[in-house]
Amino acid sequence: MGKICTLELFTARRVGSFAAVRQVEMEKFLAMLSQNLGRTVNITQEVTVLTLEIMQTLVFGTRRTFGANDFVRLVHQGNELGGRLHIGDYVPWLKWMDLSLPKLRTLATKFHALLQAHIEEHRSSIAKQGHGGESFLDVLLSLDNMSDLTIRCLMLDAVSAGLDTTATAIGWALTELLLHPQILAKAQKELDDVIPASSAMVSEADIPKLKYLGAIVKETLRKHPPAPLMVPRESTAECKLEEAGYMIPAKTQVLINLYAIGRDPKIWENPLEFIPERMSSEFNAAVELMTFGFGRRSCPGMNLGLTAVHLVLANLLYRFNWTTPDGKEVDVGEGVGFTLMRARPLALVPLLRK
Ligand code: HEM
Repeated sequence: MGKICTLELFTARRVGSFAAVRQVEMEKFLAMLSQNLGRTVNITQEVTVLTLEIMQTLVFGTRRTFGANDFVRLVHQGNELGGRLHIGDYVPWLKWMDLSLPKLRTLATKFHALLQAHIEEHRSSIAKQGHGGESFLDVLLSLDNMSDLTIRCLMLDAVSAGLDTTATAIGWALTELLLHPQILAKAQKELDDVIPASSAMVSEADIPKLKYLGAIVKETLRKHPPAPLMVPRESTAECKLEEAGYMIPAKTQVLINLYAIGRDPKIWENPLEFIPERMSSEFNAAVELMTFGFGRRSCPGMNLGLTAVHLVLANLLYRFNWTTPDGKEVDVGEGVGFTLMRARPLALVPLLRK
């Protein structure tokens, strides 16, 4: 079974069985916000930590495998280094000049050491208990012919690829909603209509009923694709793009610019505007979710990522109203990185709604 295929099957089949874990993490997160009503909260940091808690339980089977801050810091560093201009990508023989590569290698060594320690701890706990659990690591350890290196790479892929992408999407959605109060009001009205008044929070079972929220998520992913250049690919054979007038030779590194596609006026009317209504038509279904890539190497965490984005966003809007500190304009600066991070963390103030 292919490595990535293993993760895809895992997240597709098990995403539901971890719903209870996400619910518990959500409850804790909402309680933390309730204690901070009227105060400035670093939403970028808090949502990233929440996403990490959700990912860790699914991947490693335990909530606090790594200190959230250590791991988040390492993932951010990797994202930032990975997103820099790499001279070797453009002039391969000048790769030796790329100063980020040794730093990326050092970072990878740190990650692998952390993960190997955890694999060994998990193995001895399985040996003691006589059985494993339900996590991704448990599944990997139960498969034949999986080297520790492959297991480490898969776990690293799963947590690091899922962490900043999911948290970034939630941050940009909130930003757009604060910039568009009428869209925010419509989303909150939908929540009030769909969620029973007795419910303290939105559950995963409610998500399919929240059509307008779904359109907001898709529109956010179009305008702010969390992985703007996807993952680099290499052409296996010569390929002609007749209409565009390109010929791509075999063995060429190809970067697909989702950011440019999402803002192309030939595809989208008024692409810089945020209009969730444009996402309602069935006709657009394939284009709307291009943010997760295409084909065999498309994102295996799509199910989990979408579930987490919808769940967190729905609860943030259902339980709270939001404002910026001192009523300043919401910051829309974009940073540099493998994911479309913000230039500065998103700082917002929660106000009681429910
Ligand atoms: C909103 C959330 C997310 C977005 C927008 C996103 C987007 C993407 C994109 C565009 C790619 C490249 C696909 C391609 O080249 O065709 C990718 C790859 C990948 N994603 Fe995600 N992702 C998200 C969440 C997740 C989550 C939660 C996980 C893990 C549980 C994950 C794991 C991966 C992995 C392992 C790859 C590499 C796949 C490969 O190389 O074959 N992603 N993602």
